[in-house]
Amino acid sequence: MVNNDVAVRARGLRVVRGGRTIIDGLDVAVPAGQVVGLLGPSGSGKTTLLRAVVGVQAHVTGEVTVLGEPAGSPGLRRRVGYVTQAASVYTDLTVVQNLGYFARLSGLPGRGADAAVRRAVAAVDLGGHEKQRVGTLSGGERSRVSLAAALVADPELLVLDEPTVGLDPVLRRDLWAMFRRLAAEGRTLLVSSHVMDEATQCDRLLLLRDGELVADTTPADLLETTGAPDAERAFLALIDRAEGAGRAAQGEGTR
Ligand SMILES: Nc1ncnc2c1ncn2[C@@H]1O[C@H](COP(=O)(O)OP(=O)(O)OP(=O)(O)O)[C@@H](O)[C@H]1O
Repeated sequence: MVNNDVAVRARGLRVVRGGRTIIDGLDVAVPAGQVVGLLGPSGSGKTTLLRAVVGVQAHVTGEVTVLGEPAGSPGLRRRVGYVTQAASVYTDLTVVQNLGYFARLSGLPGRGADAAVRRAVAAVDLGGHEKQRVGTLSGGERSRVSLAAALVADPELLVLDEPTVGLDPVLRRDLWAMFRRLAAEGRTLLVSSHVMDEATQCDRLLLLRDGELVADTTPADLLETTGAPDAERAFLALIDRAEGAGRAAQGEGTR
């Protein structure tokens, strides 16, 4: 049965990369129509989890259901947009050439593609740069072209891997405002970040550490349960707790 309230559900997810188990038996649900932050230190498995959700990760076992279908199903191609950490657009093409290419790749016909490109350009606020070659854009503008490329097919789920890295505070604020707008229109956004102050912009937070879910919470509950003054210190408090619990369990095991 499809649960319309859940955009992504993983059960018993296990991922092995380069012979190492990166995620070992993860259970998690991403509610639909919300901005869900996937937070965690570098190397905690955020990209690996996002890749499993999008269906591009090898050596995945367990169950990952996306919009009611198994992750990576051909039927999800247009319904899921994915923006990787590295800008994945063609530097020798202009903004509209790039977006037109991605629109047609997603199966949109000529006129529909043109309208989709115009909408995507407006959504990321790149009006005036339509005919500029992507190689000549600033870093922030280039990442917005990547985001627009994921938006042209008007996906229901957007999976964004650290979209604000390297952006100045004004651009970061504008991007988060855009994420909120996209969610208000009914889309689900799963956004990874290791900038903890961005946690406050999310409806829900998934905190990952060493491939394990340390917390599945809201920004308000995170602060309340930890008593910390901000998201960064709350996250550190949770990590300390998890490590303390891990050590206690190890101690019991060796006794
Ligand atoms: N091909 C691989 N072979 C071995 N280990 C890998 C491979 N790819 C990733 N890893 C390891 O998997 C772990 C999780 O990596 P992942 O990229 O998912 O983390 P992340 O939380 O997204 O990190 P960051 O915030 O730095 O991007 C890391 O320890 C990484 O070294």
